[in-house]
Amino acid sequence: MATLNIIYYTGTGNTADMAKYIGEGAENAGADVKLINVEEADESAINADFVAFGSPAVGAEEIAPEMVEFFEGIKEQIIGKTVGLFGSYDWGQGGWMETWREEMINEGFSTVNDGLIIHLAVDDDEKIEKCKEYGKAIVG
Ligand SMILES: Cc1cc2nc3c(=O)[nH]c(=O)nc-3n(C[C@H](O)[C@H](O)[C@H](O)COP(=O)(O)O)c2cc1C
Repeated sequence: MATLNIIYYTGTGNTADMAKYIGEGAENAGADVKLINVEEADESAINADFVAFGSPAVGAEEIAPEMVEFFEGIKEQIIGKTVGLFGSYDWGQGGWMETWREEMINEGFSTVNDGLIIHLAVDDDEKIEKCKEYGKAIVG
């Protein structure tokens, strides 16, 4: 069975909810999924067939520093992998995700589609479905 580890940072729970539904979508597609809060993650968090990283927009269109720090510690071990990227935002237009994706590509990674961004909470069926579809795409 394919394995997917979803490593995320969340301040108020929105990106954590995205992780949960992305995980459900991947599970429905047959994968074995682990959800890992980056604040509790160690290097073993990347030991899976597929890896996805989640961070909300923070600062001024930035990735959470907790995620940046974790990623710096493990990136050499997964270089070249295709990874999922996702996160929640509020008043911006997704600039942090564009920057994140570009940085990942410059580092030698590919991303699943363009990453997935959701405005604030995952609070309707359309947003839930987008997350599930993204989970399926990550392990597809
Ligand atoms: C300190 C801080 C900085 C933020 N900066 C941005 C930003 O630059 N652009 C944006 O669209 N939203 C920004 N937001 C809004 C969050 O991205 C949004 O509330 C998101 O849903 C939080 O996700 P979480 O519940 O996973 O922490 C910011 C929120 C906080 C608390």
